[in-house]
Amino acid sequence: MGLLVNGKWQDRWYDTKASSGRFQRQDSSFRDDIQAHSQPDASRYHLYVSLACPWAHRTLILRQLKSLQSLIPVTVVSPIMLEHGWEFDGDGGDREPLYNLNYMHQLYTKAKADYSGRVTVPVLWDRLVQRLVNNESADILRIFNRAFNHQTGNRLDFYPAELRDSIDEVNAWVYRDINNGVYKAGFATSQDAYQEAFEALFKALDKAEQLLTDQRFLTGDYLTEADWRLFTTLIRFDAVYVGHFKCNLRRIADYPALSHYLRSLYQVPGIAETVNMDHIKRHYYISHPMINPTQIVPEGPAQDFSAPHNRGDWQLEQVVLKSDARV
Ligand SMILES: N[C@@H](CCC(=O)N[C@@H](CS)C(=O)NCC(=O)O)C(=O)O
Repeated sequence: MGLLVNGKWQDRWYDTKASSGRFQRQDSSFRDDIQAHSQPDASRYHLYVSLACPWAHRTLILRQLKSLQSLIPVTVVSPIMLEHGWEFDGDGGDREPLYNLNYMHQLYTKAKADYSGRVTVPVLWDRLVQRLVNNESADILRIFNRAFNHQTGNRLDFYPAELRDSIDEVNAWVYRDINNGVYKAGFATSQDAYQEAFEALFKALDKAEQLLTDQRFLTGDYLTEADWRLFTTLIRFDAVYVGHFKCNLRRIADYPALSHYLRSLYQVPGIAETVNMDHIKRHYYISHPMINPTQIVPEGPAQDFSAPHNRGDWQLEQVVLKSDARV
């Protein structure tokens, strides 16, 4: 684990000294947009992900649900991230196909030779002009949701205008207390910081449980990006966050609504292929020797996300709003 300083790689763990043991996530640095394209431009854009990473996972899900598989090729980094940061080719990761790179930090310095900051996934890359378009998953979701509709004909809208206020409202607390909350608990280096994150996390999970007891999706009757953003944390929770990040008040399996909801989303066609428990478990348990010095990967828990759920028998097209013809 490390970062780039003026374009030079340095192997360094997160510094929590200045924040009383609290993990503080850095803002993403590349935040460009892609304008709606009317001309087919197959494989101009390339997506780099880790199958272990919940933020990258969101973008893979939207790529799948927005029919972008052939338009936007994907490269998977190796699950194990140690002194060189994210690497290609090895331990189940792909070879880097565009420039034959060994490490993800080389792609960042290709984009900006004197880049300083963390080297994170996901990355959306423009191979035509060799530009790092965006490395913020929340933005990439919105780009995928909209920018290629003309080419794919897929008008499913996961951020529909009429639900934006409630999606934004849900995203704010789900991000703060759940998606990032598990990291704040897991990377805390003081008891107070851990406890603060732990309490907020389970309060937010209780809130999600209550909402999903009363309604099918987080914002009501329609499935939106808010649900997929929660999904990627829920699917990792019992296998990784309960043990490795000490988020152990309850498991998702102990929450009736959340666990059935999780299975209902997992069973949407195309989603199970985006979930790779082997990469997920090996990444967390091996890549953070400061938390798990033996790097032993636990065998359990036994989980079956394909088991029946009680959330109704719906098809994706029935529960996702469509954008209008103008895109
Ligand atoms: N805000 C970013 C966060 C991405 C992120 O932190 N990814 C993690 C993997 S789960 C990473 O690459 N970490 C490497 C590091 O922090 O050095 C997003 O949502 O895209």
